[in-house]
Amino acid sequence: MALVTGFWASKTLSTAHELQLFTCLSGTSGITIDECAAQYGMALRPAEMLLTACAALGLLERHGEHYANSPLSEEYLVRGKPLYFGGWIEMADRREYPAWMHLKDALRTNRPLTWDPDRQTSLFDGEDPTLLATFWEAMYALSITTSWVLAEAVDFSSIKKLLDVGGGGAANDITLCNRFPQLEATVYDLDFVCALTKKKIEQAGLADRIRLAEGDFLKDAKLPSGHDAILLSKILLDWAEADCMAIIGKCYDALPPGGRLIISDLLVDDSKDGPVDAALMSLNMLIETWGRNYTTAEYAAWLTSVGFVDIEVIRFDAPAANGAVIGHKR
Ligand SMILES: C[S@@+](CC[C@H](N)C(=O)[O-])C[C@H]1O[C@@H](n2cnc3c(N)ncnc32)[C@H](O)[C@@H]1O
Repeated sequence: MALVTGFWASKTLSTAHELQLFTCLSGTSGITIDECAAQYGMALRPAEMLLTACAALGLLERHGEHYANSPLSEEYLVRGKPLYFGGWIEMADRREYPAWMHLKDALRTNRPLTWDPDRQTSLFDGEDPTLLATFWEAMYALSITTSWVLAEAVDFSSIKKLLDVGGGGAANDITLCNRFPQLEATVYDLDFVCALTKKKIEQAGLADRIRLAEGDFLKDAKLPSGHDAILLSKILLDWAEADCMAIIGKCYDALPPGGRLIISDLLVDDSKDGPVDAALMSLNMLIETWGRNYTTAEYAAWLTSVGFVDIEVIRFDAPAANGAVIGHKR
């Protein structure tokens, strides 16, 4: 039943989020069914059903006649809070959900559904600005929680200069620089992404330690040099194998001897029968990209083929990554 009707829960969450229910309830003692109906212009029947469903899902808690935010909602679903997850909820609901209605087409055509490969070079090419902002917010939301886990699991204490290739909203860099005082980072991303990210870095008060480098890792012959480690967080799943190999090769060339490449992603098991989050993200990559979620064995083979040695695999558990594959340059 949960497999068949999973969308009931996800649509309840995304609709309550779209109504800004959790942001409105933040810091209050809650809302009654009558107040909810009045606030959103609903009849009492749907107001009661919505609040009941949110409470059943652990998104609200009932205290007497009032429904208040649960600790989960208060932490992740209130706009403006540090771990706000709403960007990903919006993207999953507005962009992924409609496309998944046509999953069968993607399976048959082996082509992305959310953009037009005949007109665009990738999902990052020529998107409308609203969708781009949604995508960027979604990546930040997914990565800010994941970055805390990454910072615990992987030892960044000896790294002085990190190049974050496709660094997006700089979520990883903000967390890592806050955690490791010796660290400076460069976010390398497309020009219009860097423009959005500049504000995030300034808001975090880290403009003196996180710089931006505009570039295109497919078109640029070289990546910026002068860094002792490179991070590829949620990057390679977007690309087909030949592009992944080219990106990994450019990372190798940009690193000095002793440098490290850290690939952080939702890794598929080498046995290719799980885990569920990586396997389903991989299908999401079918509708969004030419990529897929790769296995540790695939990454290890690609890293070795360009010259990396002493390949390490570190496992962890986070929304956007379940492990890191690390290669060392001799
Ligand atoms: C899935 S997001 C991951 C963002 C970030 N690394 C993180 O973990 O949150 C992929 C990122 O790759 C960037 N990107 C896509 N194509 C690129 C290209 N050709 N050159 C540089 N960056 C690119 C996107 O703009 C986006 O920020």
